[in-house]
Amino acid sequence: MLGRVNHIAIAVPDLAAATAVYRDTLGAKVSQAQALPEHGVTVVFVELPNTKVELLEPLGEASPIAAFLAKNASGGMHHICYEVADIIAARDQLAAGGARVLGDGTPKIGAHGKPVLFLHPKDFQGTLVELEQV
Ligand SMILES: CC[C@H](C(=O)O)C(=O)SCCNC(=O)CCNC(=O)[C@H](O)C(C)(C)COP(=O)(O)OP(=O)(O)OC[C@H]1O[C@@H](n2cnc3c(N)ncnc32)[C@H](O)[C@@H]1OP(=O)(O)O
Ligand SMILES: [Co+2]
Repeated sequence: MLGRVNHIAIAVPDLAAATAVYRDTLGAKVSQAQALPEHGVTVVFVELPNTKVELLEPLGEASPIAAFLAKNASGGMHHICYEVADIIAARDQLAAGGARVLGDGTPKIGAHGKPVLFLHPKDFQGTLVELEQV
């Protein structure tokens, strides 16, 4: 089912500060900030040779990462995104096996313009899993 790791996401309280650390302290190539109001976040991608880091800042009152940052004021590892060839087949297989697919199970379009779904962290070793169809 799983392909490459598409990105590893870090939730941050201050996206500009986090971007500066990756760009200036770590010398990494960073993208422009991308507001994703439908996802309640603003993101910056850190481009790496073998994957990406997605820096996430809450956007709007109902951001799904607000509670996470309330518990982790400095920020922290938020989710890992795996690539899949067929997100509907993956969803149906996982749901049939008892895994909780978040939301109503309908894939949304993510930051890369591809369909994404999220799986409940409690079903995957305390780790929020995102699937992205590539
Ligand atoms: C798609 C655009 C972009 C992209 O890559 O293209 C993105 O990745 S956007 C990323 C932001 N969007 C999401 O994260 C959507 C999916 N997330 C959710 O629906 C929520 O964050 C959810 C349900 C995972 C957690 O929501 P919330 O924190 O409000 O609920 P609880 O406090 O009840 O948490 C339940 C339970 O899970 C633990 N938890 C929460 N978040 C995480 C996490 N990121 N990693 C691990 N565990 C997490 C939380 O501590 C609670 O555990 P408990 O032991 O019961 O306290
Ligand atoms: Co993501």
